[in-house]
Amino acid sequence: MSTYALELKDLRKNFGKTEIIRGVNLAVSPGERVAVIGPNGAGKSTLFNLISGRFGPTSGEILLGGQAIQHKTPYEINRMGLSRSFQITNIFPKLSVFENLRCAVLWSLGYKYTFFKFLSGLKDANERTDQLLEMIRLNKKRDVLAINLTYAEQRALEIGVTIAGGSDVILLDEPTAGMSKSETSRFIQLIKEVTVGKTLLTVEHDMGVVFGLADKIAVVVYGEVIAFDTPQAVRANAKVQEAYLGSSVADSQVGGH
Ligand SMILES: Nc1ncnc2c1ncn2[C@@H]1O[C@H](COP(=O)(O)OP(=O)(O)OP(=O)(O)O)[C@@H](O)[C@H]1O
Repeated sequence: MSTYALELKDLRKNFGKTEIIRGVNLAVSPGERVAVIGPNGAGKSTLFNLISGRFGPTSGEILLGGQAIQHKTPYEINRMGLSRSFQITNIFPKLSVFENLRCAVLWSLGYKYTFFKFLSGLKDANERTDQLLEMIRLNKKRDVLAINLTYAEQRALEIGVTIAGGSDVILLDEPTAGMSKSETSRFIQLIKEVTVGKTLLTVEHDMGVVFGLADKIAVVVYGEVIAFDTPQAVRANAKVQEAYLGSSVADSQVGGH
């Protein structure tokens, strides 16, 4: 049994004749928060699409808690304990905050198909939904339609929907994109709180978020992970400086949030 929450072994992905992911190896321990960074077009989203099962790899292995998932569907991978949120908000605009979360809870509890099971499980689901509302600090917006939330609140709801199923491994795609500076620092705190004990991977461009959130940084350049280390070590890594970070990291604050 692997000790890693998520492991990528010589992972490769071609689109046509072009190799986009070129032999990625990565081993993420349970409870680690990892920021995946790199220049535009480096392959970060493709990596997320491979891990979450949206694309199948050309070759290589992806292990979730030691189990191979590289040939599984996104649904199966989700059921095995990996949940992903997207850059594009995936909430139901015409449902209330509570209803959005409860849908996600019911789905995760498997009440999708049996009406009677559904009824008996509703009390549990309501309680779990109320806990989630508190966690994402939207309890005062319980009955507000999702469409009427602020942008930052919608992103918080999206995180709530992503963690509702109790997955151990959470993938977030640019969770603070489009937020103001103050919203961003509040949001980093929220992400930290709701992912305690979970393994988190996030694709991120904002270096403030990276250094505020990550235990480790994976630097992807041209389809390869050229460094996987603590923020301090990555910051000091000459290869990373040369290939990508340059002054953007020198200017950013370590643990600045
Ligand atoms: N479905 C696809 N078909 C063909 N090429 C693709 C596909 N998806 C991504 N690519 C190509 O793969 C490369 C990596 O793209 P990807 O979106 O993974 O990069 P990224 O690091 O996430 O970039 P960004 O930071 O700009 O979001 C790009 O050259 C892109 O054009």
